[in-house]
Amino acid sequence: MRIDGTWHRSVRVDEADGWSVRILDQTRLPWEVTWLRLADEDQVAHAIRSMQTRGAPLIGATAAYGVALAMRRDPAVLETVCAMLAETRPTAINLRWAIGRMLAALRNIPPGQRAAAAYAEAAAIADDDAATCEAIGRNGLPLIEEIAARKPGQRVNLLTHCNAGWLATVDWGTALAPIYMAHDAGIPVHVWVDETRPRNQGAALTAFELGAHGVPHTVVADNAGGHLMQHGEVDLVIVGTDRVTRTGDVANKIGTYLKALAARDNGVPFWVALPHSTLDMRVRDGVREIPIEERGAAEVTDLTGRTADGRIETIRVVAAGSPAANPAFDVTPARLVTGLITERGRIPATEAAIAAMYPEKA
Ligand SMILES: CSC[C@H]1O[C@H](OP(=O)(O)O)[C@H](O)[C@@H]1O
Repeated sequence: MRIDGTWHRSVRVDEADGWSVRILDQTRLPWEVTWLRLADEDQVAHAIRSMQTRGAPLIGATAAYGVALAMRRDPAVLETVCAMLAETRPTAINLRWAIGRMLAALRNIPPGQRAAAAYAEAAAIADDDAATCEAIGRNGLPLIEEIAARKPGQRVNLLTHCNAGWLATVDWGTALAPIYMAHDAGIPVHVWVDETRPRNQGAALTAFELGAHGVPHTVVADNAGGHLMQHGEVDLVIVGTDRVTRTGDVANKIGTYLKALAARDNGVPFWVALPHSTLDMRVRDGVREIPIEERGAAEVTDLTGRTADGRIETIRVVAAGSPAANPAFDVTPARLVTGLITERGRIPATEAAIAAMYPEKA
């Protein structure tokens, strides 16, 4: 996506040396655009754990390049490095999907050929994600066009939660891809951006992305979405996801389930955008089976921001001595999901529709 008019991917091989990996440090956004240079698999693992790089498809692609960095150093460590990277975050299935693809591509070839093959497979994963997300944009666009046709001359109001844009993928994004395409096609869109406590991916990342692309948006507190829906201010909710089960249950950033409940109560369509790499056909009951990442209490008790004189500071916003819990995801049952926007088309969130759309996975 564009930053200051220049098109960027969110992970790439450093063109200067041809082997290290460049990522945006998303913990410094929106205040600083800082590109990090990762030189080994441990730096990749840290970047994923610390959320310097985050977003289900993007952590998969970045982990794939982590395997390539390891193969360049020592092709004998394939199984070990894949196991280590797979454990960096538990909920997004894309991480295991990408590592599984790397293992399949590398385990049966001679160690001396693994580095080149690893970089090729990681690049193929990144290219696949970019193309997949662009297709998701094309398949989600008609949802926005249909609303625009019903309200000529008025803006289409969407709501999204967390960041499922370009910064969560290699390019385009999932939930934001149809919005970018609608904006670029001249459809008047406006996005209510959930701040998305505690990591503020909405306020910091989605707002940054939409602003950089010139898409009108308004940041709101997480708890404002239901009120906006009650007052007819939301025509459509589109969110991303970290894992969708074979029955259509959706794991996504904490708070998504509450938005789905408010959408259902107010008759607002609630769509989930996902690439094929986010499907987990091994799981039927998302609430019971999907592992929910528990992150540190400090993400809830502390807040990082920029002071009036430009310093980036972290302060405590919770009473001293009070403990905090930090489940990072929740699961929205398929019954609350209007439909799934995939690279192959739009489908209802049902087992039959998913199996028909992805027969090779069924
Ligand atoms: C394109 S799906 C992105 C998905 O990943 C995010 O999680 P995190 O920021 O913790 O990596 C969030 O759940 C988004 O919806």
